[in-house]
Parts: sequence; structure tokens; C-alpha cells
Amino acid sequence: MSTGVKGGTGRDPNGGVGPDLNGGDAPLLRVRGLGVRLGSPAVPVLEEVDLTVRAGEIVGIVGETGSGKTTLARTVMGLLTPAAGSVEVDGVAVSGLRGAALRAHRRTGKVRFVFQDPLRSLDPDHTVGAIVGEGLAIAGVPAAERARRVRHALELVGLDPALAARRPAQLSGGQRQRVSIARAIVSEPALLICDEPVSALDASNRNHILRLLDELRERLGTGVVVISHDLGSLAGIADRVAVLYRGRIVEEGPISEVFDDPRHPYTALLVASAPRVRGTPRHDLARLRAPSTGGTGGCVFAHRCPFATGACAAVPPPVTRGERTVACHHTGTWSEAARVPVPAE
Ligand SMILES: Nc1ncnc2c1ncn2[C@@H]1O[C@H](COP(=O)(O)OP(=O)(O)OP(=O)(O)O)[C@@H](O)[C@H]1O
Repeated sequence: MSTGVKGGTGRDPNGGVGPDLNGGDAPLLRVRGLGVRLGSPAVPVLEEVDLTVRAGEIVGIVGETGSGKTTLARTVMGLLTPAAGSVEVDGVAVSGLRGAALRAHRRTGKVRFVFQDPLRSLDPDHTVGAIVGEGLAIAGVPAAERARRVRHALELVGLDPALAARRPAQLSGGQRQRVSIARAIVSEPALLICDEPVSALDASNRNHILRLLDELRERLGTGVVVISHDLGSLAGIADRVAVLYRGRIVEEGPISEVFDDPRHPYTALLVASAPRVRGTPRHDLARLRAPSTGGTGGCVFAHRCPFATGACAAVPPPVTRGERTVACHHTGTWSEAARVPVPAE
């Protein structure tokens, strides 16, 4: 995992106008060696996950269903207790907090979550104003100040403050998603975690919401984690991307570099399967989808990897760290074998 500043956009990590929320170059979110076990009997769902997010940075998390994306988000929120490793938000070790200390940390509103399904996550009996202001009410913010901040949050997400009097059922899908973002940003969180924030929306609303997240990090210096199946959406806004497979980060780095030149066969498979991400894919989809001779026990991807060798099935891969992180036995060699053939002149 890189410790460098975000790649790609060259923006001021504090968003130019926003406050320096973490007092310098320390990351807003630092996840180290995270392991989470769930179920009974407990099975590993996340293993040795490292992730860093800085102020004003957007980090995408991709991976197929069941890879552990939501579990990672819930653990960062302090909703799940790790079996190993640590989660630090703005210098506070969230993974070590319990009971009253954890509740107090949540009340600070430093980390806020935007849910996947705004209709289900917004209380139908409450007005938009009450929903957006709920966190402030719990924190004891007086009514007049609360109303002012709710209005401001609605304006920031591009909604008419008059909508504060309506209920969720009286809004469109795009408006509801904006309300859920307004509810999250009203406490001016240092870190915003969005679980599939645009998957339920049509293309035009999707673009609006993505632009909005981009604006928020610029204006408020918010660090944003975006979980998404949609590589194309992420490619438009994220600075970095982490690729999860079966609970492990197999690749991480600046999103343009990772999508242009994937160094893990699973990343290459995702990119080659999503034609909107890059005009000319570097790798041949059929080659990436070829059967594997690898087994299980070493690399988590060995059983699906057409380039797997005996070592992949037997031994966990070495992790190359730096601006790009890759966990693969054959980082330097598989890519050539999978390259799209160049047509003869
Ligand atoms: N409470 C639980 N008990 C046991 N296993 C669980 C529990 N919650 C999640 N899992 C398992 O953990 C794995 C990761 O689940 P998670 O919801 O984090 O995946 P995800 O990447 O967010 O998937 P999706 O894209 O479908 O939302 C899955 O295999 C899931 O079945």
C-alpha cells in the first residue's frame, strides 16, 4: 500500500478551501492488517487488508459480490469488531473502542455512511428535514442551528431546501439519494463511506451524484470511500482503487494506472469485462477467462487463474508494495501471455 499522496488528479488533498481536517499529512483512514471473521462457526471474510485514505481523496473499492466490500465498510464504521489488525480514523483507533466510547465516537459524525438503497434507509414517517437533521439532534445541536445546517446540506447536494417538508415517498430516486448524502454530510464528516451510491440510479442521476461526491471532496476536503461494481463510474471520480477478491486486496494503486495496466490477473479480468473503462483493453478476455489448473491453499485467485502454477496453489503470493500494491506470484510474466494480439501489418 502506498503511503504517498493520492495519485492522478494533482488536487490539493485538503480540497483547496476545506479545513485541514487531520492536521497535516496523516491519513484520515488507516486500515492495517485487518482480519474479520463472521458467522457461526466463524469464517474469515477479510484477511490482511490494508487501506489508506487521505483528506480530499476518493478511493474506490471494487470486487465481485461476496468479496467483502460491505464488511470492510461496516468494520471501518465500527459496526463490526476485527479479529486482527486495526482501523484508525483521524488518529482514533476505532477498532479498539467499545460501548460508551464507541457510541461517543459515532456521535462525533466523523465517519458517515451513505447506504445503497435510499428508500429503505430513509424513515418513511419522517420529513426530509428531520431525517437530515437527526444526527445533529442526537448530538444536541439547538433547533435553529439545526435548521440552518440542514438547509445548507440540502443546498450543497443540489436540492431545494423547501423539500425539507416532504417525506421520502414524495421524492424521486435521485432526490432520495441526494437526501441520504445530505444526511451524511450535515455533520461535516472527515470521511464518507458510500456503498454502491449510484447502482439504483439511471445514467443522468448517476452522473449527478458522482459529480456531487467529487465537489464535496473539493469543497469540504472530505475523504470518500466508494464501493462499486461499476468500474466505469469509479474511473471518472476516484483517485485510487483497491481490488478485493475473497476478502483480500489483490491490487491497489492510482486508478488510471491500475485500469490502464492491471498487474493482477483478477483486476485485468474486471477491466476487460467492463468495456466502458478503457477504449482498447490491454488484455484478451478469452485468455483471462481460460480454465485454471491452480488449486486452493495459496493465492486466493489460484483456482480461477489461467496463469496459476504449483506455487500459486501452495503458497500465498508475495505482496509488492509501493505506489502500486500487487499480490501475485507472477506479476511480471502473466501480462505478456494475456496481451491482446497486435494485428499483423
Ligand atoms: N453475518 C454473516 N455471517 C456469515 N457470513 C457473512 C455474514 N455477512 C457476510 N458474510 C459473508 O461474507 C462475505 C462478504 O460479504 P460482503 O457483504 O462484505 O460482500 P460484498 O463484497 O459487499 O458483496 P455485495 O457486492 O454482494 O454487496 C460473503 O461471502 C458473505 O456471505
